[in-house]
Amino acid sequence: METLTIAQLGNPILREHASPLSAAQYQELAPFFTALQQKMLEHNGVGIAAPQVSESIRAFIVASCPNPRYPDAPMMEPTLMLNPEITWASDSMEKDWEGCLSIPGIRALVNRHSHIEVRYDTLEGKEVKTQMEGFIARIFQHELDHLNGLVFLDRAE
Ligand SMILES: O=C(CSC(=O)[C@H](Cc1ccccc1)CC(F)(F)F)c1ccccc1
Ligand SMILES: [Zn+2]
Repeated sequence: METLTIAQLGNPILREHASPLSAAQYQELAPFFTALQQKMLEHNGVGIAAPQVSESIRAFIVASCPNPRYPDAPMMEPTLMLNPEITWASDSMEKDWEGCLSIPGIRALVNRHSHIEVRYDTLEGKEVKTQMEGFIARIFQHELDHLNGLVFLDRAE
């Protein structure tokens, strides 16, 4: 596996609708997902989506952690989410600052649903259904946009 590079805004791969994964692919992609998480940690990201390293598949990692920009962000284990979906979203929205590893040096205020219910598969093929709110919900929505060819600037207020 050659080292992954992060696609920058302007790269057409960031504008593609990523393809769903078959459960048969989950285990064989394990080495790629390890490299994806490593790349995110290298760049101090709180999330990363496969299309950002030019793999147009429906997978991302959410890894909220307290950081200088979000000191009160919840601490969570980096979580790989396969074929993720939002199954319910609150009418209430919240605005907050976002950044993106594919758009370095730019921050923008983005409106996101305050609460969401989501489903995704784990690497072992187990389906997870859970609720998210606040910063974690924000990261999930930011990463899901990447799977649908959107970037946070498309939603900047
Ligand atoms: O600028 C960064 C890194 S950008 C980042 O982590 C993106 C995730 C993200 C940051 C802030 C809000 C929502 C999502 C990762 C991306 F681009 F791959 F999706 C940042 C880190 C912590 C909090 C806020 C910003
Ligand atoms: Zn991003």
